[in-house]
Amino acid sequence: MVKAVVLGAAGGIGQPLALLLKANPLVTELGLFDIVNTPGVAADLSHISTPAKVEGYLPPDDGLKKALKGADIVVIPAGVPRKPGMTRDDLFKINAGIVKDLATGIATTAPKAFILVISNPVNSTVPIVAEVFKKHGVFDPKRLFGVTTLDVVRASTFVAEIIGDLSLSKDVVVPVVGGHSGVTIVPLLSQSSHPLPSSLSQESHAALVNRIQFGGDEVVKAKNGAGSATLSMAYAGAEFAAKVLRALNGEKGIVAPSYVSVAADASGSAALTKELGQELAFFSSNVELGTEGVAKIIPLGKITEGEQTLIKAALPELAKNIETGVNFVSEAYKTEEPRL
Ligand SMILES: NC(=O)C1=CN([C@@H]2O[C@H](COP(=O)(O)OP(=O)(O)OC[C@H]3O[C@@H](n4cnc5c(N)ncnc54)[C@H](O)[C@@H]3O)[C@@H](O)[C@H]2O)C=CC1
Ligand SMILES: O=C([O-])CC(=O)C(=O)O
Repeated sequence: MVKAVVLGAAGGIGQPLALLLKANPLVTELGLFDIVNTPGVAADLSHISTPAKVEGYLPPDDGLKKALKGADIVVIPAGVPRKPGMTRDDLFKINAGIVKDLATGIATTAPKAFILVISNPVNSTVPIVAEVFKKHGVFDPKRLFGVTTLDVVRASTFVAEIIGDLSLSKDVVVPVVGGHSGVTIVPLLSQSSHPLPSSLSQESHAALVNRIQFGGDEVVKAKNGAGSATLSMAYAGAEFAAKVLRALNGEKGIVAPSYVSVAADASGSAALTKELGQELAFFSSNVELGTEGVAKIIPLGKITEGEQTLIKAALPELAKNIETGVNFVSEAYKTEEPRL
């Protein structure tokens, strides 16, 4: 029996993500929470002939707690998306508070659940969840994940496009490390399961890296004020959630990149720190998943000089983003006691 919960379930990502989770046979219960429209979304999904029992909740009458009760996995796509001209960091002002409140609900109601954070800026919202959990004395770094899968999905698609065979895109695996915004997104193209054509010029290689780093902007621009990636994000979020669910179900050797606390695996983090030349509290790297969450943080492995340069550019930005998240929670708790 597995209960999955989506917080922000009526949104552009939340609805298709809830649909894909409803279609996942490993999910037996699906809790949907949002500040609007969840009863309708839940009624609609509940007619689909798959095992999950679906319930929708709104804030009145402890809706958040009811949605979270008994949760094994909680996915968070709640919050505002970008409009053209905005960076992901511009979302912090609104989304930090939303994520903090939802994290408080999880810490008090389902502290053992795996938490998958989609809300931007991921580089900062994941540290926010960690800090809230620490304040409540329930933080387990193995169970907290920033969802960076869309960067991986984009890298697979764009590499397959360059190879000239989109049918390969499902099989192309490119580790994407660092974080989830602009220069912090570092694709390790040299480790692609399908090598790039040797005829690819340096300019085209650089353009590919840039497209993976700024793929989100492409969608924001095309949507022209109507938001950011929702459908590809729902696909990516469901892919990552499916891997977490398979690992929870006992399947071994499942690996996926994710933005995690380095405290999740001491030896993996020591290796990472050595590779990066700097200690960071959170970093996205390939992670092996197990029944308890992060089983192992896998070191970066052999990378090129160009990739080293990209990582160097990512580190200061990441460090700043992490600090912003941590500071937000400590400031908030100066004026409020954790609700235990
Ligand atoms: N990690 C990633 O790769 C990606 C992250 N995102 C981020 O995901 C977030 C959501 O994006 P969209 O679904 O497009 O936005 P949206 O505006 O369509 O949906 C957000 C939903 O969150 C709900 N919400 C707001 N406050 C809430 C609260 N306190 N509790 C529960 N629900 C609440 C809203 O009512 C709305 O239904 C944004 O922050 C966006 O930047 C988007 C794409 C990719
Ligand atoms: O670009 C955005 O704001 C949404 C996002 O994170 C992405 O599409 O990667």
